[in-house]
Amino acid sequence: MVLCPVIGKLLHKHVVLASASPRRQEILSNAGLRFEVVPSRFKEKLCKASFPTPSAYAVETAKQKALEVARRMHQKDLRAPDVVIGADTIVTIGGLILEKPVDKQDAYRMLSRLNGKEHSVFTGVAIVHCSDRDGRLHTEVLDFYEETTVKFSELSEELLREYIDSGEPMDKAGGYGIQALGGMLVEHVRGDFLNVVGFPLNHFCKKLAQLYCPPRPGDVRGAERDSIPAVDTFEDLSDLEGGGGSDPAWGGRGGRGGEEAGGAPPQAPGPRDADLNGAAEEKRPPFPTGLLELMEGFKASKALFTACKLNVFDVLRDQGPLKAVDIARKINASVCRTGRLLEACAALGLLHKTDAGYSNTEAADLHLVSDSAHSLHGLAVYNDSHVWDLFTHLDLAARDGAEQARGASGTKAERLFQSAETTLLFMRAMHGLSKLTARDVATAFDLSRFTSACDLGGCTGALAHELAREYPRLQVTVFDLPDVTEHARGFQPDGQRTEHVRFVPGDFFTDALPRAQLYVLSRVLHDWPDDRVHHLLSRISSCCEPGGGVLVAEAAAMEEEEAAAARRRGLQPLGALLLGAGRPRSARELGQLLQRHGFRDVRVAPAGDLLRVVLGTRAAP
Ligand SMILES: Cc1cn([C@H]2C[C@H](O)[C@@H](COP(=O)(O)OP(=O)(O)OP(=O)(O)O)O2)c(=O)[nH]c1=O
Repeated sequence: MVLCPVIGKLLHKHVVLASASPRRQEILSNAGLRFEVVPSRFKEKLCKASFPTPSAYAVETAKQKALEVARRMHQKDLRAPDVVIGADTIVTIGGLILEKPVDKQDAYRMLSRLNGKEHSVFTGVAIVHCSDRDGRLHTEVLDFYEETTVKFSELSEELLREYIDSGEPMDKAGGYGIQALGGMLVEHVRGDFLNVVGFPLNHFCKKLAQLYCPPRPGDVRGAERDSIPAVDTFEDLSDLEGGGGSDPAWGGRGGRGGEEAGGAPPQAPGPRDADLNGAAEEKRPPFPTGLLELMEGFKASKALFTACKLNVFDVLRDQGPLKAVDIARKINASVCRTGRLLEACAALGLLHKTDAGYSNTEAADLHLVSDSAHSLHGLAVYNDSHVWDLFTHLDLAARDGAEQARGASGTKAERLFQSAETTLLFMRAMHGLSKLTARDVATAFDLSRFTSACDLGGCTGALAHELAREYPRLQVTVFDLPDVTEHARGFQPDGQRTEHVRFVPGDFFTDALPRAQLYVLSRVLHDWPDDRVHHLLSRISSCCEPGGGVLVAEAAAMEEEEAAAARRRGLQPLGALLLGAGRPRSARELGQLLQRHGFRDVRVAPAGDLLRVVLGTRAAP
């Protein structure tokens, strides 16, 4: 097939497209590629905030989609395909990532945001080469992304509503399809049109050319790494394994898009790039959107914290929608400043703004009001009043150590327990976080064989109550400092099973530990250095009867951790740097610690997005 020499290199391989998108299937089959379609089951729910750029998010999602299919196919038939292609398309505007709308209202919100403005469409692509090595799947990933800029006209509300009623937006990123009715919304496009539709064919072909047709030594075209080779570059188009090169040439830098971290190091760009027609154009570095977002990120956090502190979300939950002037009156603040804060919250996706005024988004109703079941309001207020202040001394901590950085404010315990008010602030923050993760921790393993448990450092008892709810035979003791247990009463849920949870004051480093079959350490160990952790585990080990257990929950990385989670956990050492004490540990390291202290049959399980749980059983001494 002369028209698609590069695509031809894949003709004799078993290629799988890990996508249900009819657009991607059409683009690739129109280009002459033969492939099997196996839609990925990877849930597109990576934490967006943990990526430095929107493109990094799209690339990681594409990679995870492809790897999920490769693993599933290998597991099923013990034979993976030769190549799996994954892709993910997102729309970004003002730092927000828009994916497929969940309902008509969501589509309306997205399209209103895009109305009259320019936005970017990123498609991340992963080309995964698979091979079988002694029954184990081996993968090599090449990934890249492409960015296209799209400008919407000024559109009337009526038109947007009519467009949404057509049903077209629902399965498309950003809520529109440029290739169909949505084309009428678009004033202009800069970049690859097919990239918007879901697959950057041109960039893909360039990557294939790098992989399968590396330039021969002395080839003058060698410098033109980014161009698709002209048809006559290939003498033998039926060459199955790639024109003369044995190994695929991983790496290389894309045109408007680029490589993501995790690929091979980029090759040094030539002084000029050549476009497909051979005309030279000035190479401009990609716009550093992600970096700029990081530079400004602290303002976004502060806006969220401040709105929480001023109870904006509480007021709007109870009385919204409200105009800025009314909100200002209710929170006792200046109208002009409140207006700006509300604008910022709307831009961050925390509030909706309509003609009727501001109202909470679903996430704000769920997590940012102060008294909801899943409230993180306490965490926001604690971060604002304690953690924010601590992080302003990060430079001092890096240079002179944690002591200097903490200065007069004292150790963590001294600061947290200096007054009932600060203790409660801390407890509210921990309560919100624990409630968010308690169910996942309680159910990561079947703990029904235990009838007594002791949650060491169990704070408000959020996890203890979840354990008692999940395992009706279980009696749970929460063991925490007297400053904490004294205030725990105010956090107890109404109703059932509270009689199965009791609070005992004490210090787990010095006081006798309550007897229990199962000891729980949830988000405790990362606060302590190795010597303290050993001391604590040896105390637990000597109290624990053979057959008893220890359950450790931490934001610990797994071995083959997806990059997103690894990045998210990558910020933890900063906290340790400032507090000068603990450190994050991997799941494997936690398992080894338990083994060292006499626990066997150590197993690890994920607990939701954030935590890993490690369970060990006390062996007979
Ligand atoms: C912006 C835009 C997106 N889209 C589509 C491309 C993608 O199919 C979709 C974005 O969602 P994706 O999550 O990238 O893909 P998908 O869910 O359709 O398929 P899969 O996850 O199985 O790979 O939006 C258009 O068709 N036209 C457009 O103008």
